[in-house]
Amino acid sequence: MATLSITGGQVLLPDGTVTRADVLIDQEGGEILEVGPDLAGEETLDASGGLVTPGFVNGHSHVAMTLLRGYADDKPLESWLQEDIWPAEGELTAEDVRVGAELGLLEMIKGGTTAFADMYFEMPEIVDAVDRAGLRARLGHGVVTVVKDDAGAREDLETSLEFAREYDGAANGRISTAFMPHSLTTVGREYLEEFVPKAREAGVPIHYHANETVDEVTPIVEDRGVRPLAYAAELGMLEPEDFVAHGVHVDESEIGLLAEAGTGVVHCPASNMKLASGMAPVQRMLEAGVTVGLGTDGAASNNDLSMLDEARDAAMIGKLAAEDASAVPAERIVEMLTHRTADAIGLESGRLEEGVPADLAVIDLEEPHLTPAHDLVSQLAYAAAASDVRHTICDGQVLMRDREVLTLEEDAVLERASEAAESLVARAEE
Ligand SMILES: CSC[C@H]1O[C@@H](n2cnc3c(O)ncnc32)[C@H](O)[C@@H]1O
Ligand SMILES: [Zn+2]
Repeated sequence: MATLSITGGQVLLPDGTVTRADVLIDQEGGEILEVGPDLAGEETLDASGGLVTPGFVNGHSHVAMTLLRGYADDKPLESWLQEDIWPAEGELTAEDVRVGAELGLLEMIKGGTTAFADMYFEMPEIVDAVDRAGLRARLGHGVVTVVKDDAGAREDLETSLEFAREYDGAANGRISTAFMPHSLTTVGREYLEEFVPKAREAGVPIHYHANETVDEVTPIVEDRGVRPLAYAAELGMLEPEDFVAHGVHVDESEIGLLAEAGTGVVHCPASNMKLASGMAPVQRMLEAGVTVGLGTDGAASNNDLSMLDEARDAAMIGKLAAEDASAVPAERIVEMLTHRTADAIGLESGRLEEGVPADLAVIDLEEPHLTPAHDLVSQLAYAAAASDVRHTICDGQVLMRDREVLTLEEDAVLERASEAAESLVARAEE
């Protein structure tokens, strides 16, 4: 058995306490063997002066949208999508998606993210990139039917279902899948009625954008006579394995539905602020027992994929939304950064204990902005940055050692992405 020990650091345990310990990993099995004092593996990673945390989990992204980072800023969701993003995405090639995904994966690894959920197009390219980069992911092909004729809509839906069936368990089990209708307004009711049962038969979860803006909620209430998540429940899209992105404009009845169903909500504070979509009632959802995770959304509405930025944003806006400085405290944020999001998206990750997948990050603490070390949970929630990550490990494999990413060639990824982005934007603006 090949073993790896992470030594000399402080370790963040699942109950939120921090203790001085080493971590021993079975690299072939990809599991944590032990957390305790004086553990020696065949290979060693130095964590002295650092905090060993579970790898961060990004519960909602469109990883290849890195190519559109900074392309269309300062607009609200509807006009951003309709006037800029969808026309540009109409020009995307499979190669663009691969190159954009590689850039996003590189950024995630550098920021300590080891698992994520992603909805996009050309998903086999993303499978391949994830396989080689070494992360864990739940992936799905995003379906939009509103702009298509019946044949085009069905093809899109079949693609999503077929992708979910074919790739579940890929990359040695690191890839799971989901059926991913884009939202409750961009996929027609007749299609959801037909395909949701098919997703259930295939045994895959369902992931979609929900209650992101007022403009998305109003037509559902007007056309269907119920709130969006009641509509989702009618369609059978609110099951314990399902998860929705955003959940900004949810009322008390919908919070109750989410809590009762056990459906996860992935909160995307940076995207919600940038597009001025609104403030999600995170504290209310937590109090009601909803599984709330965290996600970046795509780099075109964020504009980065740093989960540590997301954590700080979630804490700040969570307090503002609740008008209560004690709301969404650091301990809850750190849970959301790690195992709560893993639970929301149905991946086994985000905990640092014996017998679980070895998905970890080591954060350098000896930095001015992380000194003094009164409370390391507070440092993680409010003060740490992606650039403080020293090592990243997923499934027992070292993806980044001493800030050098081992599974992707950083210079080449940056060069290919810059070229692809320039060409994409030129085509989109032709
Ligand atoms: C059909 S693949 C996914 C689709 O979603 C678009 N997208 C990116 N960010 C958001 C957001 O915040 N709300 C709704 N849709 C979003 C992305 O550009 C793709 O077209
Ligand atoms: Zn999204």
